[in-house]
Amino acid sequence: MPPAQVWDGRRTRRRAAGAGRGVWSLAAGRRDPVGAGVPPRGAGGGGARRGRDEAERRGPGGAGGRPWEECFQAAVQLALRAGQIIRKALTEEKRVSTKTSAADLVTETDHLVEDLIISELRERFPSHRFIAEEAAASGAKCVLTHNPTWIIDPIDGTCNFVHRFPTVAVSIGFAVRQELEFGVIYHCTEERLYTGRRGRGAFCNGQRLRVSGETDLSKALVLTEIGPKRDPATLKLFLSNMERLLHAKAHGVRVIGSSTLALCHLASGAADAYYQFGLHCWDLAAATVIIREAGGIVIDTSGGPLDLMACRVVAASTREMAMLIAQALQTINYGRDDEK
Ligand SMILES: O=P([O-])([O-])O[C@@H]1[C@H](O)[C@H](O)[C@@H](O)[C@H](O)[C@H]1O
Ligand SMILES: [Mg+2]
Ligand SMILES: [Mg+2]
Repeated sequence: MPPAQVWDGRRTRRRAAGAGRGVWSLAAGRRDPVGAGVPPRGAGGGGARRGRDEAERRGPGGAGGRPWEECFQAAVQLALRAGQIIRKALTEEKRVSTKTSAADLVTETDHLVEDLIISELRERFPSHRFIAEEAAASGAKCVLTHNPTWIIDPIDGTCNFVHRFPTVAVSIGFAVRQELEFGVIYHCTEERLYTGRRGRGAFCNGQRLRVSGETDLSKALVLTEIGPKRDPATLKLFLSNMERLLHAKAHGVRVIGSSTLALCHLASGAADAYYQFGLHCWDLAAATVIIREAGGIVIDTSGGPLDLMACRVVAASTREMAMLIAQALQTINYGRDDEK
């Protein structure tokens, strides 16, 4: 890995980034954003900690017999708190460093938010494990065991965040016995909270999500992301994959700069498919539950079952669409998260 360079980007642009324009109010005392009895913002600090040992004792049965209820509520609270920090920081100056490539960026806010989420969760659920983007970048191993494991992307869309492009999210997934239980993704500037719980549906700000159901690639809007590698061979494959889908007469191929939010668009029926090489388990974990609970399919680019650690995915509104896309793609090798 090249040494991290520091770009003390003193940006002069002062363009408003859309913060605060969402229809969803986060002011104190507002309605429950997921229709799941979420306490008001501010209750997640000391108040959240009160239940920590109790939650451990309750185990998977959770409050009211809902599996992992305490964990889900904690994830929602933390995503909202993190989103508020990110929304404020979006228009401020940032210290930007690079990671695996010149296009793979990280800021002090990525670290701040990741540390906040992990420290709160660790205090509340001391036996749980964590896989998180910036910890992995510092050398922590990404191993998914049978233990309850949180899979965290503190800012998804860091490149957007650096440029004040207002498409950024917090993503928190949770797996037990290597099975994804729930996912929480918060679109920080539009204040949209996406949630999915295994067997309990997927929602955005309390509205049920459903995929489009489209099966025909020639009627599809397809989303993808570029991934961090920019060497000529990788770029050639990336562009050639896009070309293949356009030759197959897809209506369009879009890149929005946040894999988690692109996957949420698929879950909400605003797009019909998504594929990518080079995304990570923290980009995919929460979104996978949301898409599956919205009726969609998430598989490996080979057409086989999803491998969360394989850094590649095809997701679609139907299996037919997923297979058509998988068959069209050439593989770009990014290695595995659990082998780095
Ligand atoms: O680094 P990050 O902004 O959290 O996540 C990245 C973004 O989702 C980007 O759009 C995608 O191309 C990368 O593959 C992701 O890793
Ligand atoms: Mg990130
Ligand atoms: Mg990400």
